[in-house]
Amino acid sequence: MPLVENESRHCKMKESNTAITQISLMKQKLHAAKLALEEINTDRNDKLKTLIQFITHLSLACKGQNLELDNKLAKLRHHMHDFEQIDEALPELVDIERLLKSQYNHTMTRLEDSRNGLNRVIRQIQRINSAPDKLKKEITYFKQELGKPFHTVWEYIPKVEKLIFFYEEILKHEFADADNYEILPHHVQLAKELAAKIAEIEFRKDQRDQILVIKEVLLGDISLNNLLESYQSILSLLLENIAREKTASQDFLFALNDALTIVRDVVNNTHNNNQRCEQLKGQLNKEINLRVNNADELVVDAYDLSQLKIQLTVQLSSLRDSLSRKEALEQREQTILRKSIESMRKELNSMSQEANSYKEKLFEHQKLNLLDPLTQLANRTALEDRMEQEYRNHVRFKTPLWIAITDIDHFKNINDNFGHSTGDKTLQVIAMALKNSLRDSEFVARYGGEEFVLLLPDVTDEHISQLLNRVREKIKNIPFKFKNQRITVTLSIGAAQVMENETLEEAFERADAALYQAKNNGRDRVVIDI
Ligand SMILES: Nc1nc2c(ncn2[C@@H]2O[C@H](COP(=O)(O)OP(=O)(O)OP(=O)(O)O)[C@@H](O)[C@H]2O)c(=O)[nH]1
Repeated sequence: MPLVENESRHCKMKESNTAITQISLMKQKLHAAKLALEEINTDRNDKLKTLIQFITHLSLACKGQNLELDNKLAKLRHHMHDFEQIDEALPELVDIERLLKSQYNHTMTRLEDSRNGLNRVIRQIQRINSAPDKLKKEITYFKQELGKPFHTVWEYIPKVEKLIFFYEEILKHEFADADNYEILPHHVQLAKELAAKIAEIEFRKDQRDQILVIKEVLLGDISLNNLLESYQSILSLLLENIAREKTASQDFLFALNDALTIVRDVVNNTHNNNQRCEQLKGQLNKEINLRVNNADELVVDAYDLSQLKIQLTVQLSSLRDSLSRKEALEQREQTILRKSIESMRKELNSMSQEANSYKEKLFEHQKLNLLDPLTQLANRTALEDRMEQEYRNHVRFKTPLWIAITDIDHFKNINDNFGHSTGDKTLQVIAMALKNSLRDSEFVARYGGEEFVLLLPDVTDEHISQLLNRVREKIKNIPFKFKNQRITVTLSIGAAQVMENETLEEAFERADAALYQAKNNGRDRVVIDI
């Protein structure tokens, strides 16, 4: 074989070997690339799966908030299953992003609204005064926290839970204290008024201790239950008294009725007896007349004296008989009459005793109705009667008439510092002193609380100031001692004289205005409206 040919063959072989090596290298590279591609695909599929899972969870978490967002997320989930369609999902992703943004804004607005709502509720809860103090503090703290805005729904939910807790606590407290309602200032006022009212009512001796207890309860730390119970007890006592009064008057009327029935029966019997007696007496009278006539005739027609004697004896004996029967009848009649009168007298006596005791009772009642039970001075009703009477005298006899109204100064301080019962005793002492400082023709009444009214007839203009200042000084000089403390109690007095053609009410108003002036000018003084 020629050398050139051989060389060429050798060359070709070398080329072919190189080519084979290159092909094999390429094959290896291709295989490696294929493996790498497969790895990338697996990795991508894994990530896509995770992404789809994420989107699935995200769409579930957002579900129900916004329908459009729900649909879009569902569509996206569907598209994501197919890698080839992922590009198609891009516009949807943009859309979803827009929706998510607007949903965020919407959520924030809603959260703000809800926060305002919670604030409104908490303000209402704060108005519940009966909540325990500890809870009230917690509520105040919670309200401060509500001042900060929410960033997520998760901040909102615990707040709602807390609010529900507050409600639960308040309800628990309310129900636990169902029997112990809160006492308000007007309840305390009502209790005081009730205590003052029962002081004006006269109760029976056996009821007084109970009334004292009720009064103390009413003037102490009252609860609503105590107040209601006191009302109920007072009402029962009053009803009991009314029922008693009713029974007493009924008993009296029944007794009166019985007595009248007996008297009527006696009168009827006496009348019937009288009629019968009258008849009998009439018969006897006739008989007697007949006997006398017979005797007359016998005397006229008599021839034989001895015969006449016999016959006259007979006539006289029957005449005597008739007369004694008549006498017996009259005696019987008189006995019956005496008996009737006696039994009638007894009945009338017992009836008059009954009436007297009833009259006394009535009088007592009348007296009680006109007396102030605490001070034993005349009360307002008695004052009105007396005012009318004095006014009539004043108009008729043209005598001067003064009305003075006096009020104890700062009396509330005595009650507040030394207790209500000390206040009561002070009123009693002052009432007595007022009464003792007046003449019999003058009159003082307790007008109400710590106010007294004086009616002063026949006092001249020159003397009125002297008289009233004497009364004022007298009270001022009473050596009151409370809790070992010397206390001076003073009076303010306003007075007015009833003028010509003036009504009592007008004069009263002027006296009241004068009292007001005395108070305003510093108290412990007399002001006379001239
Ligand atoms: N203890 C007692 N206090 C009474 C009675 N009636 C009224 N009071 C009290 O009298 C007080 C009257 O008080 P105020 O009207 O404020 O007058 P004040 O304290 O006297 O003061 P001035 O009249 O302005 O000087 C009140 O505290 C009443 O509760 C009563 O029968 N007994």
